[in-house]
Amino acid sequence: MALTYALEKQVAISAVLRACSLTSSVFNKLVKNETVTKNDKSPVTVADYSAQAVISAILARAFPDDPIVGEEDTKTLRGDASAEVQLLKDRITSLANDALREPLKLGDDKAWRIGPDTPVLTTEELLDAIDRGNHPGGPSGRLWTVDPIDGTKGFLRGEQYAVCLALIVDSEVKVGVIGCPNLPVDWNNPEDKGVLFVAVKGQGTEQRPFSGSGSSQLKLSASTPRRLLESYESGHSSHGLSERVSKILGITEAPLRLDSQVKYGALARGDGMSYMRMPTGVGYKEKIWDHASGNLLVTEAGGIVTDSRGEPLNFGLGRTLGENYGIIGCAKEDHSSILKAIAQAQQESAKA
Ligand SMILES: Nc1ncnc2c1ncn2[C@@H]1O[C@H](COP(=O)(O)OS(=O)(=O)O)[C@@H](OP(=O)(O)O)[C@H]1O
Ligand SMILES: [Mg+2]
Ligand SMILES: [Mg+2]
Ligand SMILES: [Mg+2]
Repeated sequence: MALTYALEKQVAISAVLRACSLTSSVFNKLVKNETVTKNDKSPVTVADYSAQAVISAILARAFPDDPIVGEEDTKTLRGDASAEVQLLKDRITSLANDALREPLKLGDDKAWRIGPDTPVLTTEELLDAIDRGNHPGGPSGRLWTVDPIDGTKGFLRGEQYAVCLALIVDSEVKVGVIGCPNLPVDWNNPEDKGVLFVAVKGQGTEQRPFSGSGSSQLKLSASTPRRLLESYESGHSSHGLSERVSKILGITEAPLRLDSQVKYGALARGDGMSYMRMPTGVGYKEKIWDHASGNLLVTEAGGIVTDSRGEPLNFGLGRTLGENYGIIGCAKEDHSSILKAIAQAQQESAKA
């Protein structure tokens, strides 16, 4: 009998919603010295750290034996005794405890003892929770992958970002949840923001507005707006190559540029025809937490996600997707024409 992953789905939804509530509340109060630059020069904020602590603490209560592959770790925080970093740690402690103890409107998390009666966690316990995300990943068994804020640059700009959590079992994504606090439910009504996307293997993909209790099943179709969905940051995906691809495919509409895995949700609900991510240089390996949830959202909505050569994404190689080169998501009917257009665009740009 196929597993339904009902408890995993419920826990993941509750963890993502608590983390979203935290990140939204932080945004308005974020001050400059609450952002740290990591060794790879990318930013991380108190919100990223606290959200990963919250998700990890919830997973530890519900599934204590499951490993976690998370984006953040506490090297920078533990290795610096300055007063500034102490303030950061204090803020992470109060934010995470507030989020864990907050009465939650959606989801029922009494079963894993999270809510107003949760004992207050110490700074050390929360830093340890963040570091439970240090697992190396791999091909067999259960593991969760978490990106507490995907699109940190979008978060800092007040634009799109996503809280992403996925369960992977034997290299296959089984549950994917993405919370998008700044995404309008409908682009025509930009004030109604906040969307949760949920997918379970074999059970489809749903969209739930933060503002209501309704949910809608998503079905990807080839007749969506003929525009590409791509990274906002030109350093993360080649805007030049996707422009060539658009020309080859006869797409006249400008691409919709959105930070984070919001793009996968947008594709699943028909805001564009293809998620397109083409490398901007050599050497960068895509991370599993940047694609696991989104991959399932799109495939369970009836679409397909592969690399730019048509190979499936491999979530069993560790913390990265290994040799996968570029990422394409779209309706199945569009897949081969998009891959051909990419190959042609690559040839053209090699000659140029
Ligand atoms: N060089 C390079 N190439 C490709 N991808 C990279 C690169 N550098 C970073 N990243 C990852 O991009 C994640 C942000 O997602 P997107 O690129 O889809 O969104 S956007 O760039 O913010 O528009 C971002 O996720 P977060 O760090 O969680 O924000 C990174 O993991
Ligand atoms: Mg990051
Ligand atoms: Mg990310
Ligand atoms: Mg992140």
